[in-house]
Amino acid sequence: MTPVIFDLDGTLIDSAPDIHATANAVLAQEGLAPLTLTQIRSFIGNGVVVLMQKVMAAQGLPAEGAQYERMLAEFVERYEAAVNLTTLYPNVAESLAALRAEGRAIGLCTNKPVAPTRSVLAHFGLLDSFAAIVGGDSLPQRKPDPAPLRHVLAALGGGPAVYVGDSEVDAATAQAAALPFALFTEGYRKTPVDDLPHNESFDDFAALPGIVARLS
Ligand SMILES: O=C(O)COP(=O)(O)O
Ligand SMILES: [Mg+2]
Repeated sequence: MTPVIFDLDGTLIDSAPDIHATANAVLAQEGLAPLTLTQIRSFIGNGVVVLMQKVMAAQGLPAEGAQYERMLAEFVERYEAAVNLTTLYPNVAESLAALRAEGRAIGLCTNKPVAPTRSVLAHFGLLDSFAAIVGGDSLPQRKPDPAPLRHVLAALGGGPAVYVGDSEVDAATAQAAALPFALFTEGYRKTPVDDLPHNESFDDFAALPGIVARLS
């Protein structure tokens, strides 16, 4: 059976509220103004370093030097266990269970660092569902470089696979790795669905097993 590889933030989980709260706690500690959830959501997708660079830019501050380094380290430390405001999108657990019941291997390819990735999956009882996990700090390359996706695929045994994600970064990664791409439309993308390269799109995970069957 063809394996399925998932993105995490904005795809399986709505993590923006915890990322927002953590970023604002770091900003408050520095005596800086909070950012809105909409702003922070738009900063998610390229990993924690790019997120903090965008936070600094929104404050008119340089994304280098002692304050930036301190804020990045503080964010990483505080976010590692931040799961309380995060939710699974509807039907995610059921959809993963259905795909596994078909005998499909399931992998995860996220730009989120591995430590908070494992924490949040464990929080939702899903850590054991994934046969391979690559995070934003697992390899020298990050999505949209195809290397992380290829790495997960190789760990799942190679061959064809379906990639499922929510963003511009995921669409570009799937193209670069030449894998079919299923776009979840309710995540953090900034581009209209029609302008993002994808093979199928869906707004409810109940539809995913059927989509995977068509793309496999
Ligand atoms: O942490 C991020 O910026 C993005 O994470 P994702 O790759 O799971 O969407
Ligand atoms: Mg995402």
